Amino acid sequence: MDLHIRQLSKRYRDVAALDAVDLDIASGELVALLGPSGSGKTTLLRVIAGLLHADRGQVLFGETDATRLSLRERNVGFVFQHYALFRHMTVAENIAFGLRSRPRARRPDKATIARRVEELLGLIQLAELGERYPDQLSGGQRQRVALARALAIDPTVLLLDEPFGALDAKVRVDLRRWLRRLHEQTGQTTLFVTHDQEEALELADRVVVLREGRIEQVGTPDEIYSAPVSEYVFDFIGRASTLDGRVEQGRFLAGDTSFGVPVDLPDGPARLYARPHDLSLAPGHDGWPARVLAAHRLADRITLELDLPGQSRTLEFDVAATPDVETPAVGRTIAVKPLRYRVYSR
Ligand SMILES: Nc1ncnc2c1ncn2[C@@H]1O[C@H](COP(=O)(O)OP(=O)(O)OP(=O)(O)O)[C@@H](O)[C@H]1O
Repeated sequence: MDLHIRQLSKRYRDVAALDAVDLDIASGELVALLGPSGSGKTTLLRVIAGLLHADRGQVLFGETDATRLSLRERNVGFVFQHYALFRHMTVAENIAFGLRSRPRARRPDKATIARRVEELLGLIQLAELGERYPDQLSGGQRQRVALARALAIDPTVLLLDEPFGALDAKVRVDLRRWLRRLHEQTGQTTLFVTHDQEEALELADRVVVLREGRIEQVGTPDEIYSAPVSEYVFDFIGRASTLDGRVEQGRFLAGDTSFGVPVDLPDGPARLYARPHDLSLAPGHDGWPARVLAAHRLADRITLELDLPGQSRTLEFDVAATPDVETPAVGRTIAVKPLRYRVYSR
């Protein structure tokens, strides 16, 4: 089902947890809500679920205004970070719970419920474990059961609040790939809260970047990564090397070097942003002179810390650590230039 959020606002005393948020989610989309702690992700999810009332605005499920629908009528699937499965129920009973507790008129018969549970156990690749109890499962398996339980009721939307947040890094990566495949199979409209940009970029069809209760940018992972609309998004999405300078007549100037500015920026103070791996050595005179302060090796790359005249911050420059690359020695002066970059007015 498609989902529409219109001018949603929610205040807690002097904090605007949500500030006039508008968002349209197409049926079958997997959308990540991304932002630092306190940016409003959980508040937005809880308002959609009906667990929390907004001060203003609307949530529409398709054409239906959900604002006046009860929790049960919304029929959303919800998975939390610490989702407590019922400990005294088996995995199969946990998955069946939402269907078994429906009012008699809407409750499927026993055989139908059993078939649905079998089907979901297969989908979460735990077909053999239906008779186990939650404390006989790993953390990752438990979250898969929580997902099956949320899916059992054929929810209008699936809302996931940092579902893998409590798991270790390796399991998280496996589970998010698994969730992506699961989503391709079910086509279930899904909203996924995370503060992990890698998780959002790898998993989602579209990413919504939140900042203090407002949407800063909405786009595909590619758009968010390659064309961040602001310094905030650039910084949040990955590592950033920055240079202070000025824009003058379509060029960014810093020291004796200048670069073309791709968009029509007004003249004035500005900051150039580049990913450390988007810098390169610049033979000749078309780069910035930079002194190597330190070199750190990490797996397949070497990160150089560079000092540039007139800049208050050091610049990080990633060099691929291949056998033919000669690492510039600490203390040497090299010339660097950005291959890809964004410039923001200040
Ligand atoms: N019950 C509450 N009472 C007062 N303030 C609250 C309450 N719930 C949330 N807030 C405030 O609203 C803002 C948004 O909180 P929210 O939990 O939605 O952020 P979040 O992006 O989900 O953060 P996190 O990643 O830490 O969960 C924060 O400033 C938070 O302190």
